[in-house]
Amino acid sequence: MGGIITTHAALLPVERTSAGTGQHTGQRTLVIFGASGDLSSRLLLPGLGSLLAGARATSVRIIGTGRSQLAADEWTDRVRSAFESRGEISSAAADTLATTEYVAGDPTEVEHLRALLELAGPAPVLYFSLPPAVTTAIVEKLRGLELPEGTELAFEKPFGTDAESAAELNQLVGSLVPEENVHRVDHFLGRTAVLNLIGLRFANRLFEPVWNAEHIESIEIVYDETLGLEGRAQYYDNAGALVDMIQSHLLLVLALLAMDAPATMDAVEVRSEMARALRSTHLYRDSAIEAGRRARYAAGIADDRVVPSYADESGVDAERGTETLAEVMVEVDTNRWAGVPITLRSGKALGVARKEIVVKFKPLRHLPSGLNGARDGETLRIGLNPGELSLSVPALGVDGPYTMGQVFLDATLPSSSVLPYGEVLSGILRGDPLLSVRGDVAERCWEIVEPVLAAWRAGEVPLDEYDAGSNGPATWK
Ligand SMILES: O=C1O[C@H](COP(=O)(O)O)[C@@H](O)[C@H](O)[C@H]1O
Repeated sequence: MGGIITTHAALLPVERTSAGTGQHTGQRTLVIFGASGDLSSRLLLPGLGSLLAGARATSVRIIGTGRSQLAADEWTDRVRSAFESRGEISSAAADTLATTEYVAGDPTEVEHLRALLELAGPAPVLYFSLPPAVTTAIVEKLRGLELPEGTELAFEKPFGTDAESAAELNQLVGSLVPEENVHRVDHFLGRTAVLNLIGLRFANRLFEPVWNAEHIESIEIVYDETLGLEGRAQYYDNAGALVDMIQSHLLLVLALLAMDAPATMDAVEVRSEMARALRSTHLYRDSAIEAGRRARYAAGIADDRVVPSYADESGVDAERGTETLAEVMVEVDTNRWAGVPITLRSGKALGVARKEIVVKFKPLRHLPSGLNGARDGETLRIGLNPGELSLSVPALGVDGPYTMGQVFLDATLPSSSVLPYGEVLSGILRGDPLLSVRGDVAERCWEIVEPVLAAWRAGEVPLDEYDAGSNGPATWK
């Protein structure tokens, strides 16, 4: 039954024809702060490599900067191997490699920043691949300098460490460049499956009319990983699953799922609708204690790997009580959604990599009597990675001519050779903020989860335990 639900790649922002599809077409200089860090080599540079390898390649010059002393060829080798992880080096990638340079220095020193800006030339993109405190310190220093016209600022998550610090950083950043030149990066917005929510919902006769509380019983947005800590204790032990995944990525997925139709695909319109949906989002029954639960993995085997208990992972402060699995239930208090429980869940070292949105439709009010068998109702599963759709619908004849059962209508979403980071970078380099998180949204995402964080920090919700490789605590249903 594959192919019954048709989706198409024309939703990717580059295909948009409306206003706002990017002002910059010439070469751009990307200055990466924190260039020698793990994030840059693991995600940012491979993402850029995937962009440069494809039909939408643009001309990019990269200047890496950081405190580490890297020799020029050491840096170029790093960039090359990140690009090579995407296959052969394309001619656009080769051009980038030929011009890339690395400038070691203290990014909080004004003189270093001045030299970088001079080297970068007109309309640079300054990309902060650094923890929030260092980013803030650099941005403060940038205030003392004149930024070239058209400077774009890009920030890795987390943007701030709570709503207050995010608001302060927003103010600071707003004193440097206009909001449309600010890119708060969230690579989930660059996922084909996430972008395609717009197509699935608003360009689809089957789903558009039923996408509301009248027809939908519940929604789950799940991103369960089999991966454990992966040596990221320094960051993760401070963040935990709630901040790492729900506060940022999953709330943005929710925004696209719950928003009303934007008038156009212009960044202003799409981001306003996302913001409106999140402004109406709050914890289910407004109870921080009831709306969330948390757990931490104990030793086990996940994905055929022996995983030590989280508390024993190197770099972890066991006393801190960081959760590695978080679940939060919210409600979007609008005419469209009021009363529908929406569960956001993500965790590490789980038995199954379950990465999907599950939309459960309400049963019909009436069925002809005489129809036998189980009737589970319709459930739509939207895979986030890989992008697969499955609609389970009741059908007759499963166990006899008048007996009901479930059949599945399956489809595979188009996939893009451009990695999610590459997709987001593509927008940043073009100067299109469509896939960037707007300032008020970054603050709002913190506001939504903060009561839960506070309740957890105060020990008002138990920290449950699950074996690595299981599907979560045995007591969780
Ligand atoms: O930002 C993050 O995302 C990844 C999950 O995204 P993926 O694209 O790598 O699957 C998550 O593992 C990581 O902890 C988080 O910081």
